[in-house]
Amino acid sequence: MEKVHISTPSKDYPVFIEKEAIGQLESFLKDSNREVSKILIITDYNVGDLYLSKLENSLSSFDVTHYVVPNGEEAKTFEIYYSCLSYALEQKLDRKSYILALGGGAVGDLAGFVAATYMRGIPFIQIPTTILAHDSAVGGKVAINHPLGKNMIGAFYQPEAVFFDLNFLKSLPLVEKRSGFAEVIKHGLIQDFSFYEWLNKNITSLETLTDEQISFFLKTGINIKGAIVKEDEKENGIRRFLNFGHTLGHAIEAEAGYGKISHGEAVMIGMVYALQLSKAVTNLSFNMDHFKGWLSELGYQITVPSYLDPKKLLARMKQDKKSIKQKVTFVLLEEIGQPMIKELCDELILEELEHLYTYSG
Ligand SMILES: O=C(O)C(=O)C[C@@H](O)[C@H](O)[C@H](O)COP(=O)(O)O
Repeated sequence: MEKVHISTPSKDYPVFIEKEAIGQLESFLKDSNREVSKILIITDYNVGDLYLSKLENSLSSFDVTHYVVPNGEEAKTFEIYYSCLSYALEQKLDRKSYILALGGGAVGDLAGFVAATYMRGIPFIQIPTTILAHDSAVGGKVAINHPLGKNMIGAFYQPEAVFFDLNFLKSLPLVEKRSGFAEVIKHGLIQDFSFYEWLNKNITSLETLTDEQISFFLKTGINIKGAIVKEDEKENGIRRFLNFGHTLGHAIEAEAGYGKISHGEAVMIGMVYALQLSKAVTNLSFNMDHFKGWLSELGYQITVPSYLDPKKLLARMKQDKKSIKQKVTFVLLEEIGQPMIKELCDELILEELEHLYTYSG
């Protein structure tokens, strides 16, 4: 059983990464140090149809119930969050109950926030089913969306464990692979040039990923993220580096309408933009044409959709959680693997944004 140990100031926990990882869940919950009164599985329609009965059958010795929410970002609304809380109360979950988040990043964010706020916090376990969730399931960021911004209502709340069953990835549609792989590339760009070079050299299609490639880049990405979260759990410093590409990425998601453009594909556009800004501001030496050619080969859109107004995107970026007093702050790169934080003026932001609406590749 492959295991990554996550250590944070508020909690240490294991990340199990293996085929059939959920087969270990029952013994984990039966651990003598744990008392589990009831289990609530929160999942979405797509994942629930595929895996809910398998998970419930593996937990037959426990008192288990489930609650199914809409797919993707549609689940991250206050109404759905509140309905989860109401269901938990109706099912009489107590402080020894566990919430299991079975799904992608959106389910993990929602279920984690329900766990963080139900009775001021009950234990929860992440059971990610997407490549994207290798990032969102680790580190304790849980949240729901607000019409004025992504993840604007949330908490830092660490899980008891993460069970990443690689078999769940077999049913992953290409758009989800593309969304999740953007965060893998991010981990390489901000922290590990040799990892980025390995990705660039070995991953030329997201439709022919091998189990070995997936296992390697998930573990590497989780280790990169784990090292940052260990040092800066509440994002007072270096954890902001994990937001590379998200300043514009979240603005695109919110302005287009949550779920219209996948999180990872929006972040990928945001990373191209942040690399462009880095070359303008820090003299980053990086072959953008080669990078854009690789992204196009992988099927990424690398321009801002023409129907999105740059001034409205700027207004959204001013709302970003890293922005203070409406001044937009970006994660830029001085070199690949050497991130920095910089506040930029509106004029430069808009000037560089204009270049991102067309690509003559
Ligand atoms: O864990 C972090 O810190 C990150 O920034 C990881 C991001 O990839 C992730 O999408 C996160 O949910 C975005 O963070 P937010 O604080 O901008 O909501």
